[in-house]
Amino acid sequence: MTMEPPPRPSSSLFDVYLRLRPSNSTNVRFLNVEETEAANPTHITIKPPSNDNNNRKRAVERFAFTRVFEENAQQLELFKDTGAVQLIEGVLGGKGSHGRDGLLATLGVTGSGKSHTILGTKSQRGLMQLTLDVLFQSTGSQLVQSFYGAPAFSSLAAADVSEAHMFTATAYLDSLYGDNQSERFPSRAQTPMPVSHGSSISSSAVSFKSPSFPSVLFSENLYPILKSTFDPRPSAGIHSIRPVTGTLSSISRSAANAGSPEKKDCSSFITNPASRSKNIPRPSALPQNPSVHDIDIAADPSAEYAVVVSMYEVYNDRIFDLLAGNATKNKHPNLKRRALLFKSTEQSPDRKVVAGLTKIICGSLEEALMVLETGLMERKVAGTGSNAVSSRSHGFFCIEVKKRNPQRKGPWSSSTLTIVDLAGSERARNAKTAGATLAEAGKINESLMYLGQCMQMQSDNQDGSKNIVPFRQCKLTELLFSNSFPSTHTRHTSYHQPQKSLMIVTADPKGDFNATSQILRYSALAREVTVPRIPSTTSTILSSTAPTSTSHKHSSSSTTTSGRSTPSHLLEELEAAHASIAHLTSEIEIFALRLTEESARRKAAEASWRAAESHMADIEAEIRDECHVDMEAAVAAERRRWQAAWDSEADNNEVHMDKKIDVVIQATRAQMAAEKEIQIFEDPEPRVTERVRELERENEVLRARLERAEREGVNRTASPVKKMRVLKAKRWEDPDKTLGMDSD
Ligand SMILES: Nc1ncnc2c1ncn2[C@@H]1O[C@H](COP(=O)(O)OP(=O)(O)OP(=O)(O)O)[C@@H](O)[C@H]1O
Repeated sequence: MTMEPPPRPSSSLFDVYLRLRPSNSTNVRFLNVEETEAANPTHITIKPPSNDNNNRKRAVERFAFTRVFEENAQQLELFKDTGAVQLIEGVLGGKGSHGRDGLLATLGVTGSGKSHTILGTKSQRGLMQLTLDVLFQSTGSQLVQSFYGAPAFSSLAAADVSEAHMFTATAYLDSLYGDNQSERFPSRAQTPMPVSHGSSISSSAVSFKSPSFPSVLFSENLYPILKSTFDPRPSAGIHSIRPVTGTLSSISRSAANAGSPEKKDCSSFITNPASRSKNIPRPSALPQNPSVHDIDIAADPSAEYAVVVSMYEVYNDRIFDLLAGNATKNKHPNLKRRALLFKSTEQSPDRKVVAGLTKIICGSLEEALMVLETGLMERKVAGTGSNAVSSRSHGFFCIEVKKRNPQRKGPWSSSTLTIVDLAGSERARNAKTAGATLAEAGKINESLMYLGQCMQMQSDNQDGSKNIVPFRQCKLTELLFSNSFPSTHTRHTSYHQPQKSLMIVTADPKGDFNATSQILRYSALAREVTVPRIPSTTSTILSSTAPTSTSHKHSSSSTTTSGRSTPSHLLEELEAAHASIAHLTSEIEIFALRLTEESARRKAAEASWRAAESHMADIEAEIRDECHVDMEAAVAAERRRWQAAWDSEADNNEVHMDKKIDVVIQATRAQMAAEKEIQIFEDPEPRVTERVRELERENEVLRARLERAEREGVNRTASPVKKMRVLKAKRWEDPDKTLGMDSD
């Protein structure tokens, strides 16, 4: 054999394994494992199916992997022989040394067995469960406790640099399932926690205290569930937390799966859809095989460990927490999932972290498995035409191993084992996708294409090239590669280079040739191409048009399948042309998907525009009606006001008029009275007349007297004429006086 699996340079980020699945398909097998004298196969060849006209002229391709696992390979074999055990060992860290981050990922076409490998089946555990088992088995008695208010809780929460919402598994599981599953776990002393830990936690955490419910920090999302599940009866205690069965169970994928006849069991254990409407399965109901009792990893005997589990998914290029308790969706249908950021935080300026995740401190394998099941139920899965039980998101399962000296109780060091179940790539024309699912497929294929580019570039760099790996193109590659290429200003004291990652590529030897060959091309450690004889005109065209800049990892060969010798430069150009065509085809597919997606979006936008317009018209009519009603009310009110003013004016006028009339009456009366008085004053006229008569009579008397006196005077010699003049003068000078005198 001319091509050997390359030695593993320390700069390479991945060991790449290929796992073949037993195929159900009736298609012709296009992938064959090369026989080898070595213990394990490392090479495969793929040959385009002869019935595929498009591939009639395609070369036979040969790929090298770290190791190829054939169809009969069992989960445990994979676990032991892929280096997963060494990866766990590295995460735990040796005596007195820090652990180092590790990554284990599965990559493959949809339906090729990625989830099967990571999560297992009803009867066989997957790499995830085996990893957890080994981890808990190895740390055993050195693990911190995880009951309500465990003593290490506050220091662990304080040591977290990712603004996480941290819970102990007992508090978390009881709050979600409320069926006292915590009773199943060692009921260690139920010491209530001191309440002072709040300061060290994210400000969005809420401290929930009750005499019967030990103080625990709850995230904003979980708080409502916890609150609703907590029975406030004084005697209730933690065992009276009401069951919220079905809340979590209905999380789920049900919405995303609508319309799909058969849904994916993203959890290997939840195979009966009906069981999803109940609580997650008890750990005892989960598969126990294969056993890992013979795997012995030496943990640091001088350390105390804590295992913290978190889970998230990358869906449509956004990160969503899988443990945030969105199970409450049914109760709160408007509760939208909030995307999280992958960023550097205040406490973690050197490296990026997914900020704001829910993290669960697990004290036992059972707890960890239940937490895992909870997250898996949340994972968004939708059926597609290609695989009715397909993962439509990239699932990230993170196991943080915290370590510290138990005597000194110093700071916790942390290393994370991340297990990634990547969503399956698929050919757009194969996937009978539509609408949102089509958009998902576009995003998945796009992110996988970027992943392929990054892997290829990284692999090329091992040959001495200095390509910059373009990992910032999408969230998936950012998450996978950011911390593998620490920035130059990273402080070495706080940064530990991650371990070499494990990539398990899964493939169906009778599956989709094009999709599989594309994945193999960018994931294999080495590749070579042998081309069939092609007509000279075509070769001329190809040699004149093939780009020469495309870089590929392969060793050159001048052997064709027909056995003829072909000039090696032509072979290289042909190979470059093939690679370029494959690359362009995948890009065209992505663009076609994007176009369809954009067209669907445009249609949706137009529909929503029309809906908005008609809604606006409705609103306008409503507003008009309201305005009309308001206006009428205002006019009526104004009319009433005006009428009231008018009435009051009229009243005032009346009053005024009455007053005037009164005045007139009074004046008239007064006048009349005055006139009366004048009359009274004039009344005496008869009396005056009478008086005058009296006076005349008196006058007559007096005159008579006078005459008498005169007569008497004459008799006594006095002039009578003179006396008459004196009397007359008196009478006309002062008649009143005269009268008064007289009246007196
Ligand atoms: N090695 C295997 N042995 C037996 N059955 C397998 C194997 N690999 C996969 N299968 C079966 O094939 C089906 C599809 O596998 P799986 O769901 O793991 O695919 P996948 O790659 O995760 O797909 P997707 O990306 O769409 O989620 C499942 O029923 C699974 O049990």
